Amino acid sequence: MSTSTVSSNSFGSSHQNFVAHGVLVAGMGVVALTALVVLFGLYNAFAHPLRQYPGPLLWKAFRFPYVVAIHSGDIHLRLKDFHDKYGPIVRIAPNELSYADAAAHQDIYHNRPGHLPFERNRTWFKKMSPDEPHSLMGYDEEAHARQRRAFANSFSDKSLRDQSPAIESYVDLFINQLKERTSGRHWSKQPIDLMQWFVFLMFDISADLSFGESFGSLNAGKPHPWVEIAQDFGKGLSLVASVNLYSPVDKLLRYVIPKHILQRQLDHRAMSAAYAKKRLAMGVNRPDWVSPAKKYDNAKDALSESEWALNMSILIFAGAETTSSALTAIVRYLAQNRGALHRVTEEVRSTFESEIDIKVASVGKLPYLNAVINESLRIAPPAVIAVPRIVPKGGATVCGQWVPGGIYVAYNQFSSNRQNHNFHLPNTFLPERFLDSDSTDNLASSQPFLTGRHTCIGKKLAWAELRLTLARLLYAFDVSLADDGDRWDWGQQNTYILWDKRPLNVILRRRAP
Ligand code: HEM
Repeated sequence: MSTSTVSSNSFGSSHQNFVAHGVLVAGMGVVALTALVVLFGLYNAFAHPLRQYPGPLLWKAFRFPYVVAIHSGDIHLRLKDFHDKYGPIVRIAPNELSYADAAAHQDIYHNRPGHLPFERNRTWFKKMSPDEPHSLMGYDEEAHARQRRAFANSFSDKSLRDQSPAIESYVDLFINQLKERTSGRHWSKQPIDLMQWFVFLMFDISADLSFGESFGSLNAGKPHPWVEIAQDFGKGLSLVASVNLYSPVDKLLRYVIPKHILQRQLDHRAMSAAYAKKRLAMGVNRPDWVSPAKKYDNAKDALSESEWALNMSILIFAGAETTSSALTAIVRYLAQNRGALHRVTEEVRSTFESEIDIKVASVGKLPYLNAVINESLRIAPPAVIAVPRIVPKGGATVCGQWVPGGIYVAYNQFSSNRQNHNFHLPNTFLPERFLDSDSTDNLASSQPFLTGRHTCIGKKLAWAELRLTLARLLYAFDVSLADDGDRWDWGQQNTYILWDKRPLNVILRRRAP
């Protein structure tokens, strides 16, 4: 045997030993890691301070089932099923509780004397970079209070009255565009996707009131690029939020987010900043969301330039996404419930002598229309998944039970509104429940705009927009589904923080003169 054969054999066997040793070490590593993960899960499920709260075992043990459901788009259905099974309080992650009990509103979202506030959880609206300012939607309570004081001026009763002519002119354009598509030689019973048209309308109004100019989607009959990108916001937010849930690994996981998605967000910010700069440079006084807040800002030096830019975009998105979602749900439920559609149409047509009489100021007191809107906001709340809050240091009681500090808590509207303990026939569209003074339903549990410190700043405006748009639409057109079989529960859609809205294809017939 030559020396070289001996040495190559001995090298071969020492190499094999080395590899075997490596495999053994790696194997032991995997076993140790698995044991750690199992122990972590067992601790979470059976020894954690939240162990007495009911919930599905895997969700109590680990965060990943929640993240998977967020990405699958069915988190709202999972939470609803859990509340059906476990009751009004469910543990949906090692450190998170979901509530379907109206008492949670007061405990979580309101200022309670002698209690620290429950701040917004930082995973949802975390800053993209350290120099990014806080916003109206952010978690910083001091910045929020300062900015809210400024913008409250833009959403007062007086401001709404001043803004009404602009809102009415956009609704006019919306109706005229629909009329053009349903009359004369164009009329061919072509279905119209009202979901898209509601998006055009609401984003055009919001852009005007924020950036000082319409996006022009109603005129063009297609979404402006700002709107197109914004329609993916929900998915982007879910992605970023679920990455942020794994702090401090989030810093690495961020690299997993596809570059083109991040780039689209950056492009969108740049586009918004340019619009905002242009609006502020106008220096005009116009009835919108900027001038009244600017007056306050000038007196108190309340907002920086970057806070302005961020908040303008937030207002557009928060105002347009939610209202277009609500309008789509309302018309879908009406089209699927001919009795309710007939009753509300009659109410509108018998109240107004002509279309031009339908104004923000005149459309407020139609009882059945109001009940229809309330019921749609209950069965299809635009803010389907709540932004969780953090229990302050030292802990607090929520719905009569102790919750340690640092735990995430949220009142999840979709789940709560679909519970038998809050509403009879919870999955049925019944506007009458909001008119029945003897109703046994817990009507106050439906709070689509939330309550407390962060209650929706645009609630009155939203109601005005919904009433006006619906009244104008129902006055002018007979509405029916393009395909009578296209009937389903709103909850069947995916949700990525917000609803991933499906088309609403309808046939619009000009009402008989
Ligand atoms: C049907 C329509 C709407 C619904 C259902 C709705 C719902 C909500 C909800 C649930 C919140 C609380 C979010 C949270 O703190 O977790 C909220 C906050 C907010 N909404 Fe709305 N909203 C609607 C329309 C509007 C409109 C028209 C605007 C303004 C243009 C607007 C602007 C805002 C802003 C700025 C906040 C943050 C308020 C704060 O934290 O102080 N929303 N909205």
